[in-house]
Amino acid sequence: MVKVVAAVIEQNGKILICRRKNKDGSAGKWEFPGGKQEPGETERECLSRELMEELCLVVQPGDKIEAVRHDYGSFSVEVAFYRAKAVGGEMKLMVHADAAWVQKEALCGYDFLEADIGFVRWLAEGKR
Ligand SMILES: Nc1nc2c([nH]c(=O)n2[C@H]2C[C@H](O)[C@@H](COP(=O)(O)OP(=O)(O)OP(=O)(O)O)O2)c(=O)[nH]1
Ligand SMILES: [Mg+2]
Repeated sequence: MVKVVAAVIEQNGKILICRRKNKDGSAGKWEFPGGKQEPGETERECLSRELMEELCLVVQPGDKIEAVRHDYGSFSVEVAFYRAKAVGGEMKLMVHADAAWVQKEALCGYDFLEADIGFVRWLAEGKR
């Protein structure tokens, strides 16, 4: 089970999502920025490190919203979604093909990684 932490950053009613580069099985899919938890690291530490590495953003991790598990066949993941606040840095795409600030209701129009689909629907419905 690969443990992953991802950020839900909301600003002015919009949520930050990122599109993966065209490689491997997840080619071009949208996701929430974040990545794999390293040994000895808390989920929040992982979130802060990943957001700096991937987007050059300083974030303040907030509440854990939900953790979802998904089986991709050759591996399975547990993605922990955390609210986070961008408190510094200037966003720069270090690993993604694209990024977008999207209104909750419009999230479902983006092609997300499979593990995220249920969560995105939930967010879009404004239940959280
Ligand atoms: N970052 C992120 N990964 C997700 C999400 N949903 C989902 O299934 N994943 C999967 C895709 C990958 O198989 C795995 C972690 O992805 P990652 O590519 O971000 O990991 P990483 O940043 O540590 O990158 P790397 O060092 O492994 O290249 O979790 C999501 O919303 N955000
Ligand atoms: Mg990542």
